[in-house]
Amino acid sequence: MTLPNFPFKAIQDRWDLEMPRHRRNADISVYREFVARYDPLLSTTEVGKNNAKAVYHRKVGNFAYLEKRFDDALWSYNRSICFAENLSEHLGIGYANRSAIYYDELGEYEKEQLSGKAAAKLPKLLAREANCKERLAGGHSKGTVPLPVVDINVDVNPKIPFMAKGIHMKEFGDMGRGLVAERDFKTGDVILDEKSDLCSLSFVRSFVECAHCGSAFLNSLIPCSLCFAVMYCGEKCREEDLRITHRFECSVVTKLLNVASDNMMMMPRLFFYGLTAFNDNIDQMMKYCLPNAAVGSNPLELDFTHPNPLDVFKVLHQAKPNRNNSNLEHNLKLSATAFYLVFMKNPLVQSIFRTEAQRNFMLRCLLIHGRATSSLLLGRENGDAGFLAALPPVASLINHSCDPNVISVVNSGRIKIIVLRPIQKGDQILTSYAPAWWDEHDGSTLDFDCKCVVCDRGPEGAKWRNAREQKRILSSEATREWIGGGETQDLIKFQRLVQILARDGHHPGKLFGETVKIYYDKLFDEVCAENAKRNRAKVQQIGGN
Ligand SMILES: C[S@@+](CC[C@H](N)C(=O)[O-])C[C@H]1O[C@@H](n2cnc3c(N)ncnc32)[C@H](O)[C@@H]1O
Repeated sequence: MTLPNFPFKAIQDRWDLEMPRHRRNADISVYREFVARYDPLLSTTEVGKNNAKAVYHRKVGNFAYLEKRFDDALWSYNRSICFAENLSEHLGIGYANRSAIYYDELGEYEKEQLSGKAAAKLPKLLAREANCKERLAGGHSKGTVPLPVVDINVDVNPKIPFMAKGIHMKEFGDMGRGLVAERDFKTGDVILDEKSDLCSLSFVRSFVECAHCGSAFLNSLIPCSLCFAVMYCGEKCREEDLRITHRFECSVVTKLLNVASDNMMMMPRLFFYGLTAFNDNIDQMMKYCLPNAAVGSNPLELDFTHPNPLDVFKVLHQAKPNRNNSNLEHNLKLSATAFYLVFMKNPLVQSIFRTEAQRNFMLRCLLIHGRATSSLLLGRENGDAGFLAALPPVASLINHSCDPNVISVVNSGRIKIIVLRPIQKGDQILTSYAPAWWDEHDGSTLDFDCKCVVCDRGPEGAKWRNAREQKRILSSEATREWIGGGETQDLIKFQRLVQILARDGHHPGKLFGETVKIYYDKLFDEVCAENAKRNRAKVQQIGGN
């Protein structure tokens, strides 16, 4: 289902064929000259709304529907809705087919209402909408009230209302900036619940989540009215995204899909987020950005009770990634150049970046933002399911450890941080970006050299491994019996178990690892369920009145 990134891949291959290895150290202007020679590869003709394509995707959806593959059917109906020309009957039919799945098959009455409202009020849909209201009134909703069990449950910082009081930022040598606890926290404490201003989706996920806020809407989305590639959870997100970043993307979206490899789209998204925050005043943006790039910043100094996009942009722009990965740097230079050349085909971008100095600035700033976003973004690749990346200024300060003391759940554009094992005053708050030690992980999936205690080859690491060997090992049967076979639905029970195990010295032993694995999965499901209810409530607000 992914759109292949052939042109970008072809440019990467040509670089490898034509350029000697040491040219990877060249300035980005050399990259610009090189990639510009292959400009025809970047100049794919834009694909617009097209009813024939809408019909094709609807048929694919109908086929999946008959086979009861409802998620696949919804995905294809959404592609059909995106391709359908404005005000055409195909738009209405796409919504009608989608709403049938919600009403007849999934019992998602709030979501049917939004589809019904967005459709061209076909008589069939009017009747279905009335039935939905009746079903909702009769108590058939799947739920719109988030579960309180994973809500923030400690005192909050008055200036950062989504973060616990008693957390500060500190420099941690090789790891760079990180968060440190200034008080004790216990297992199950929810210490951060941050919504990201900036999200970026892979093409596959564009028909599942809102391109602006990242909400997972189980496909209850409305399309961009101009292009075929993005959808939104409602009019507000559609307008905001167009105002902030999508106005730069919309007319070159086909070309962008051809060059946006992995989660690189966050690079231009941050750049244009900044340009909008500077009211498109390129001279002011240049004056600020050039001397302040990667000088270091502390997002905890911002007042998030009145968040200001310009301040948010500045702390992200100033972030100082501390990585030394030459392969990544090479790909960032190629990506920044390809993005630059594609965006320069957009008349709006041309009208803002008129002089050579301004265009040069854009190219270099894209690279700066590529370095920052590739280090800071949360929510990594998820195989065939694509990915949603978020850039929350506070949560992205949390460093990695293969022996984490918190769990991060990134879902629906929100990041929750929940304490996994007791944290004491002075401890660094550490999450795991990759599978942790209990998954027999060797750190190889990380794109930096991990400096955590598990990966440490010196005395600290040896002490940690020794402690692990010393723990009492229980047979799997005994473990399963102890934790109730892993079938219990009680999240609180797992929190208590994990806390007791850590307190009684079972961490980092096998029993602790096995319990934590189940706790982690359970917690993840609970947070997703909570977000689904929140999203359903939002749909009800938009579509049900
Ligand atoms: C999400 S950011 C965390 C904040 C970052 N330390 C900063 O100063 O902006 C992730 C980056 O932090 C660094 N980092 C995080 N955990 C690390 C670890 N265990 N060992 C080495 N570097 C780490 C890496 O450079 C990584 O790309």
